[in-house]
Amino acid sequence: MEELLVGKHVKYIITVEKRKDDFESVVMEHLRLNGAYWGLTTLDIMGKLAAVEQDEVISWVMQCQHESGGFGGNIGHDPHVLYTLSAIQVLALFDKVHVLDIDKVSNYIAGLQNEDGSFSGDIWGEVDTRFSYIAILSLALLHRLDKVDVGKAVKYILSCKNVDGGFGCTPGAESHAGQIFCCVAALAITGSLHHVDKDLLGWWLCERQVKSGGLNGRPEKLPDVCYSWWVLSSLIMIDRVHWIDKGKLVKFILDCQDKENGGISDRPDDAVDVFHTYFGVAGLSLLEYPGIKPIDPAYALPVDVVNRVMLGR
Ligand SMILES: COc1ccc(S(=O)(=O)N2Cc3cc(C#N)ccc3N(Cc3cncn3C)C[C@H]2Cc2ccccc2)cc1
Ligand SMILES: [Zn+2]
Repeated sequence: MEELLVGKHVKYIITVEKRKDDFESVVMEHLRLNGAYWGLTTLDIMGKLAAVEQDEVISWVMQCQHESGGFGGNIGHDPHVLYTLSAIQVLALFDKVHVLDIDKVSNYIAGLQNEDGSFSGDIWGEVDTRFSYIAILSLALLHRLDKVDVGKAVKYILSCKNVDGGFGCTPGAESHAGQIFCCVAALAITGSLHHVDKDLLGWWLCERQVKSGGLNGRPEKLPDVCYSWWVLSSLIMIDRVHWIDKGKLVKFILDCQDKENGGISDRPDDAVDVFHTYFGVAGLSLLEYPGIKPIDPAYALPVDVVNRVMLGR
């Protein structure tokens, strides 16, 4: 039986963080703050967050803040909710959310809500249910949900529900596992899951499991480790996770490890990256893999971090 090569993945993540000029680092340049969240959360649920110099990370994160209050993907980059959430999540991991000017950041995010309750990702106005989730999660972590119209935000998300029980990026758009996760998690955080048809959606989600045990994002697509998060966390939030074969999914994720250099790829024998390493280990956490700390399916942060930030424990 395969096992999770924790030591190899720690080394892989630390080297990715340090590397600057190779292909992956260049591709990742514009989303380095996302990469920090993916890498550091993976280390934390493997119990290895102490492996990084926290003050170095925090000062770099704060340098990514734009004068608008939002965060860019790297120093000097334009702000976007995608990176603003990652900044809040990284600070939460180190229990340093208080270094933020909470009202400045939350005003930036609240300013992106549109008349119809939807959210834009940045000042250029692109609307996507991903941004609804990111805005709601960010404001929940900052205890500033009162700065937006949650009722209208929920109403907009429900306007994106399809007849198959799934959700798309805008009203009428096709159901896709990534969007389903964002909508279900946003509804979970706002206590609105009663609007979801759990059997109909649960059926669409459990149909994502292919014979190799992996999960895909849409019918007829290839399985991909990152769907181990999008589909699995959605199934958990709607209490239908018993509708898939958890053992076969664990095996699929473990088969995607690079046993030599560490890291996890989207499917067996592909190139690894920090994105799929995070979603693979986070998926194993949702599958209660031994020795991995539990992660919250909606907040996408370790449960102990969510308890500390949300309940002040
Ligand atoms: C290597 O080519 C790419 C392609 C796209 C992107 S991206 O647009 O910035 N992005 C983040 C991402 C990061 C990495 C890593 N390291 C790798 C892939 C990947 N994808 C692409 C992907 C993953 N599974 C299948 N596909 C096709 C998702 C995408 C969208 C996304 C952004 C933030 C949060 C969730 C999802 C980056 C690299
Ligand atoms: Zn993927």
